[in-house]
Amino acid sequence: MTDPGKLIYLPLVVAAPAAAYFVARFLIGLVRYARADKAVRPMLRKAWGIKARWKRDARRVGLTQIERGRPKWWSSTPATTVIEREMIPTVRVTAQWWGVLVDACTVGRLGLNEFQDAAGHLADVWKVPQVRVEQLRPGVIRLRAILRDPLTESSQKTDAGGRSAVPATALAVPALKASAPIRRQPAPGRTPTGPLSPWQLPADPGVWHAGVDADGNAVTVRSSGVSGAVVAGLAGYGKTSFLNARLVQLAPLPQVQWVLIDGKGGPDYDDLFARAWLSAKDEPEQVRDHLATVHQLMVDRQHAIREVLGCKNMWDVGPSPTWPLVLVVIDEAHTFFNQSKGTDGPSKRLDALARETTRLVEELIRKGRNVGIQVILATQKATADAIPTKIRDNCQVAISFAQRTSEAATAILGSDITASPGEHPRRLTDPAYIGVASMVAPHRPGFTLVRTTHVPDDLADVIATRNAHLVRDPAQLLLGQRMAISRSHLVAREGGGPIRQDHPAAFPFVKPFQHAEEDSL
Ligand SMILES: Nc1ncnc2c1ncn2[C@@H]1O[C@H](COP(=O)(O)OP(=O)(O)OP(=O)(O)O)[C@@H](O)[C@H]1O
Repeated sequence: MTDPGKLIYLPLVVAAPAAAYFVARFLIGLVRYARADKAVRPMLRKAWGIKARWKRDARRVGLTQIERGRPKWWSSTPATTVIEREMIPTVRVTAQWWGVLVDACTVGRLGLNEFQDAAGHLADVWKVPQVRVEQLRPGVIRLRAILRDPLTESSQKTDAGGRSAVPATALAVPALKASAPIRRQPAPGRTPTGPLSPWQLPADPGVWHAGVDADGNAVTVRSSGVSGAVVAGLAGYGKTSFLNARLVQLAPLPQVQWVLIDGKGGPDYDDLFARAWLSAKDEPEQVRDHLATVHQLMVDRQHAIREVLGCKNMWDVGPSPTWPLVLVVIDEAHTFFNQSKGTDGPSKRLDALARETTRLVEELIRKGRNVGIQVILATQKATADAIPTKIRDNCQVAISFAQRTSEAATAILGSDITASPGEHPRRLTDPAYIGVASMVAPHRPGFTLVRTTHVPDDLADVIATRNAHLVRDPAQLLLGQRMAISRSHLVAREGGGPIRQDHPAAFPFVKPFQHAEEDSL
């Protein structure tokens, strides 16, 4: 028989492990706090406060749901009684160097929209400047109580003296793994120096390294199978730097050729032109001529693709030095689509050029995808008066830096952006957000804010100039390939090669180019 006197110790035996657990947690917390940097301690205190008061706060901002049901089978309440149960999303709270991360499980009808509606109230309750909400994955909503926005930390690559650092490896394609972590959270108290720069990432024409998100994770934009991209944003918010980052990454690749058109007409692109197959400033006639050349290349490639690549889509095999991706970048693109509708001679001539340019760009975007032609349009405003909708709406990729109006943001990102106030480009007008863009990124729900990498002009210029020897004329490359194929067919026929049938249908049909005919004469 158990000694009844010992039973009084039973609650103690049960409670002791629980008490030990809580004491251990408390002590671990204290040690963490003591060891944390001064700048991180307020975040830890804030995180503890949010965790401790979550249930009360959730009720106050309306993040609860009442469920009606029957009592549990062990309850003494009559089974016929309808009882109400309050459901509150469970949360996981962690302190970050920039604020507090709260991952909340969705409950019933409490999902992304309800958390977004409550974001302003939560910011007031938690006494933080901003609460950003996003859907992390189905069933989990991520809230960021931001005290110091990581997206406002500039990513400019500078040396200790503040000058832009051009590493010796700038011209090499480094052997970093695609999965290499980009910028993780910096050591507490240290200023983040930004993500890995474009020249430090594995270069791949099919992937566009855009920058890093608020957590420091790399964000990419689809480039494979894309024929059109629009980059819009107010003047001075980072469009050109963003394009520089892309060009810098592609410059050392012989499987990419550039066509650079600078509608600004200034010196911005002067040195980049060295690496370009075709280049032009704000001269409408020259721009039209270059686009006509690219258009002709597109038509020729359409005719030749099966014969040369053995497939209907270049992206199935990827770009190569002999069939390079032709990247057409048109900065300040609206310059070339604008029609004055004047009645005098010069205005009519310019309007005719604008119509022709519009038609060529529209066709390149609509038909250039499978033959490896990609057009990137940069513009301050992507509304229909600046970029014709038949061009803009056919672009598969849209990226927006700061915008002053909702109309401009909707024009570039579509009406869905109104449902994402946290990622709305109108929020990015603060100068701290220069270089931050809103975009739809692959495998991420909704819109993502990305701090793009700042590539100073001088760095882009150096890399472009040093890779100038890689410039080739894709039309000539195509011609060479077709002639080589024609020759091999001829040899096979005459020399009794693999094609030895008398019926003409047995020989593959090769439509000679104009130049090929001239050559053989
Ligand atoms: N990612 C970035 N991080 C920090 N600063 C940046 C970033 N991108 C650009 N900047 C700063 O913003 C300035 C303007 O950038 P940029 O010339 O790319 O703007 P833009 O949008 O192309 O302007 P415009 O339409 O007038 O050509 C740069 O000189 C640079 O100082």
